Amino acid sequence: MSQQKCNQGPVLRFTKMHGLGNDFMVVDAISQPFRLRPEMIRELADRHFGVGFDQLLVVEPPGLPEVDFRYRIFNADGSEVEQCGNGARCFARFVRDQRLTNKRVIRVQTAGGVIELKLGRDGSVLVNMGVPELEPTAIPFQAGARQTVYPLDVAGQSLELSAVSMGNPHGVLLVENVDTAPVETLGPELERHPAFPARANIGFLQIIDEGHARLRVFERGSGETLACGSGACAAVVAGRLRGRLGKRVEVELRGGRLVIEWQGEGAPVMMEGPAVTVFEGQLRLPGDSPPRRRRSHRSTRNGA
Ligand SMILES: N[C@H](CCC[C@H](N)C(=O)O)C(=O)O
Repeated sequence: MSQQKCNQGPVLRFTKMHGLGNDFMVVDAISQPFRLRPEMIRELADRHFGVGFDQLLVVEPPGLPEVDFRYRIFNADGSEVEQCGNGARCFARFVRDQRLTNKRVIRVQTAGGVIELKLGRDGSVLVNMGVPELEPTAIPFQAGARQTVYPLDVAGQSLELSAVSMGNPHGVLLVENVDTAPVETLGPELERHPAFPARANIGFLQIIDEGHARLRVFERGSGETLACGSGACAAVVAGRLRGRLGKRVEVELRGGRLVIEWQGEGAPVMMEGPAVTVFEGQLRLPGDSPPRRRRSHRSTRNGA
């Protein structure tokens, strides 16, 4: 019988959380040394041999003035990415519950820009996800000029795709019924399509009426998840630009409902939804895990 690898490295404290079933391992890298290589993240993401998560969220001290924290996001495949909407809500709940801040309005620096998180008294979190980016070069998406809908040939099919960045790249397809949409086949094809040089999250959007939609998302680096916050924002932007959705949309995902509001071009996308703590845990990392020097930080200005 093979001897299980007994890790002799440092103990790592973490919290398991989810936003509508999109689940996260959350690590406070302020109060404890933390650095993981991509292969370690992949191991920890495994739902049989590791903790199991869609994304790893890391809390770090801010790197910018007027910002409370830095928020790093890693997909299950170990890739570091620019944005995670469901994760942002869990981030806000986490830093409050861990007493890393006593503020109710928190400004957070991500690789995709600065976002603002507002904790509601009912347990919901309101996130200003920033202004969507629609220029192909900034998404990035390979196209000669910006269009509301791009024709794309994939697997012998001619599709009409919207392309939006919420800090991270999204492709959005309209479908008749999300329950029968080809998420498992078309999702991976489009995630890695050459038109998306940085890969992309692929949303399958079923419009019910101008205030209601259903959505499934095949996420870059994690596969289909039960919910995707930035994907819901990108889908509402795409649907609104196509003249099919209004300013306020209730988006039903497999894991539950998000409320997305967008006033139109140049305006930020607002997302509101839940953030749930499942359990707190600790694990011992392999002995060769590189420790980092300890840092202390607490954002203490009283917020609104
Ligand atoms: N897979 C995404 C990151 C997580 C986004 C999602 N979990 C959300 O709630 O926005 C990407 O590679 O851009």
